[in-house]
Amino acid sequence: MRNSLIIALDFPNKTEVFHFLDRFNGEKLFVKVGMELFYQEGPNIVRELKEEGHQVFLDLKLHDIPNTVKSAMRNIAGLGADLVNVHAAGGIRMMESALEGLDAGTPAGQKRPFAIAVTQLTSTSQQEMQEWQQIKLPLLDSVAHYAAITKQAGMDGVVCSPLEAALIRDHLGADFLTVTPGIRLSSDDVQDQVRVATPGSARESGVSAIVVGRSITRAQNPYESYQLFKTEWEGVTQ
Ligand SMILES: O=c1ccn([C@@H]2O[C@H](COP(=O)(O)O)[C@@H](O)[C@H]2O)c(=O)[nH]1
Repeated sequence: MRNSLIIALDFPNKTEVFHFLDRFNGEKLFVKVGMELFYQEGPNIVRELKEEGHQVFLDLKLHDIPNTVKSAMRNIAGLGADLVNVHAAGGIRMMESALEGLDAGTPAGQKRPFAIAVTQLTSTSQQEMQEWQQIKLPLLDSVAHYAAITKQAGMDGVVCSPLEAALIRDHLGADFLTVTPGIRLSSDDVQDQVRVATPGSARESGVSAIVVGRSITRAQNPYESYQLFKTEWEGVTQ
């Protein structure tokens, strides 16, 4: 889990996913299944990726009443994902229920997936957060608040931007996971992301794992792009 580079498989269907993965010469990866792929292919896509030997982050960002999230997590736990998530904005009771569902649904002898919570989406700016969510705090304080309640609920860590990871580590400890999307090489287009950083800067901030999507999946040569990200993330000097 730690020091992982997670590739976001934001593709419309599994045909495109497996065509993409064919370029990786059989390398076992850490991949992310998000809403686009999951809503097309259903739970079997997680099982298939696991059967191929990949680690899977199932990024469904659950946010509902505690009982519904608990029941959903009970079902999710059986899929074999390594990492799952909810929105911290659902609150402490919802996150505690998510963990209860995961514990109840994890098959005997298996380890329950790591469970993390989204603080503020990396596509959100401070101005948008203040206007649209009516949160009058600085964005950093809002992220710190959501991270604190996530830890209080007993979860394993958060999704945040790399810009907030050092603060969270300082306040909540190095064992608390910081999984960070919003990762771009300095030459990349940021697209709809707002709070971004390079893989090297994420590493220096002590991030636990980075998530990279379009910069790899939409690259002319995805494997080459993956290697570029990996080299910078791992701090390998040429
Ligand atoms: O705050 C968040 C939470 C999740 N994501 C997801 O990560 C990837 C990022 O993809 P890029 O193409 O590298 O921007 C994507 O699947 C998002 O759904 C996020 O970006 N920010």
